[in-house]
Amino acid sequence: MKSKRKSKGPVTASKLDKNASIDFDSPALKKLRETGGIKKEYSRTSSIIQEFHNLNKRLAIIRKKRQFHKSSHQNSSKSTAIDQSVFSDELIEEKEILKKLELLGGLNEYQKASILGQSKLRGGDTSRWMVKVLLKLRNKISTRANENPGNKTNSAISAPILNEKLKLLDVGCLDPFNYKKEFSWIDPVCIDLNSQHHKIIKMDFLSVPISSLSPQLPAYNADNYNSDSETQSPNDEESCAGPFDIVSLSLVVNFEGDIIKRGEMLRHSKRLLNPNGYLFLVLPLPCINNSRYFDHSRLLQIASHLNFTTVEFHHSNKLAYYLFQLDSLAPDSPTTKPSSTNSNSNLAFPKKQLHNKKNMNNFSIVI
Ligand SMILES: C[S@@+](CC[C@H](N)C(=O)[O-])C[C@H]1O[C@@H](n2cnc3c(N)ncnc32)[C@H](O)[C@@H]1O
Repeated sequence: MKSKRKSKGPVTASKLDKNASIDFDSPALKKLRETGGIKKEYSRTSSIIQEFHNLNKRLAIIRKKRQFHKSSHQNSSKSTAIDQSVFSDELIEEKEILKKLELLGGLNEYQKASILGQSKLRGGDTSRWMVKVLLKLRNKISTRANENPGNKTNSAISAPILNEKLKLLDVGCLDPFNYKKEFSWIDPVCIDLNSQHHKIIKMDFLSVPISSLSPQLPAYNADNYNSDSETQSPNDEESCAGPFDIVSLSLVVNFEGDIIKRGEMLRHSKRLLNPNGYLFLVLPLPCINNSRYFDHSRLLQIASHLNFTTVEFHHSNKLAYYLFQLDSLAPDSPTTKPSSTNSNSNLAFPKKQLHNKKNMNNFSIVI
């Protein structure tokens, strides 16, 4: 008689323990990443991600409003009953959003959904596109350098790409082995607000110092609901300091709900890069092709304002990939200060309506 084996069922994100950190070597996760889970889980993971982004965005807006009201209240001598009720409404809304985020499983559950999103069936990990472009670039530049050995302009522009090892800052890293196949020529430093592996440093990108000698920089400190700087050791900070040859912001800028901080992320990438270094930026495609306030040319204008030129871009069905190179010889554009208020007036690229079609989203980056 045949023994009946109990089916273990498909491996899905819901079977992963909500609070446990991820074991990257586990057969379950391996299978999950190779197969992409089962179809019905697709809609579940994308709705977790979508809901998480919406709540995060709302949280950033409400916190900004509270900060604004707090500072204008401090500057005025009187506080009216209306002020008080606005304060308490905003406080209640902030608490409600935090509760909803908690019910959703917090950043941990979001990250697990994102790991599913990296699976091969769903287009794979975005680093593959960048590696392909870098290899192409390396070949092209080394051929050019061999043909014109005395050309100084060529060698200045190509400097980082011909380095034996490229130091890469992988921001929002969910898997420290993304570049495993390239470890001989890419040396990744991995960070995330919520580390899922001991090789990923728990750190806010905006706090990454320009060099190990620079004082703790940040123009902004993340006040994201789950940031917890107590678990960070000084060694972590030292190993995570600029300059870098590449900064990777793959699906990280859209995670940030505050449009000014999004711009600050691009500006901070520039500060952290070696001369002629690279910025790898990935955004969900709807940020580029379905937003009232943002599009491909706006992104290129912002990049150019920061002295980035476009090496290559690619729009897949779901994602928009960009590899920018810092033009270290270009004169700096007039700087604009990041504003802590909602004011658009001191920005070079403020929030401005560019398109107006039904069902568009409101994604934007301001600088
Ligand atoms: C959608 S996941 C992106 C994962 C991966 N980079 C990819 O391309 O699939 C976004 C990640 O960015 C992280 N993140 C967002 N803002 C960050 C910041 N300021 N500093 C460090 N990590 C950040 C989040 O914690 C989250 O794990």
